[in-house]
Amino acid sequence: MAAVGVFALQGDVREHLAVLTALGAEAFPVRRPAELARCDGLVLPGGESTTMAKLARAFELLEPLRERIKDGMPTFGTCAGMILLADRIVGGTHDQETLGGLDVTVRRNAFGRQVDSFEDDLPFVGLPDPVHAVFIRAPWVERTGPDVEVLAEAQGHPVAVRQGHLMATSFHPEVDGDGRVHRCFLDLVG
Ligand SMILES: NC(=O)CC[C@H](N)C(=O)O
Repeated sequence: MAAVGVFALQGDVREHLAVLTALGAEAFPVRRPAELARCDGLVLPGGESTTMAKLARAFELLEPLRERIKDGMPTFGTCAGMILLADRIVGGTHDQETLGGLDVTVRRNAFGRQVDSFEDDLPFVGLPDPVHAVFIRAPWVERTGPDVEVLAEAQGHPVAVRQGHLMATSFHPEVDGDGRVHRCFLDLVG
């Protein structure tokens, strides 16, 4: 059984734990380096990305997370988690720290105020039927490096991507009860 941690210093941790557990993973919250060390894979949930980065630093998780991601630990970032995985951020504060690893530029709060939150059914590479995607003050991917595969788009912008062992979505696949996107991630964990 794959041991899959959910970064749990901030964000919608419980929803991810529930989906992962329903899919048969051993899912647990990660707040300390010892818990991170047990992970075969990790989910970075939605929340507030600047707060998450600051807490990760305060709890001495920032460098260990960077190391594990660089060493190839399968990692799935949703919404704020996508921002944390991005190598470059626009639309944030200029000194915002990320974990990095994913060769993309991500724009924070990209869909603008009027449509801070919306839902859409999106075709998703590798899945036969569209995914119901819930966007909450969501980022989009503005630029992708050569090794990044776009898995889904909304309003003409990439909102789900994969690069080797890393996967990220702008939307929240943990809130609509459909486990297929998490299943794609668990396939990366193996
Ligand atoms: N639902 C979310 O995770 C929102 C992300 C948030 N807007 C940020 O920039 O961190």
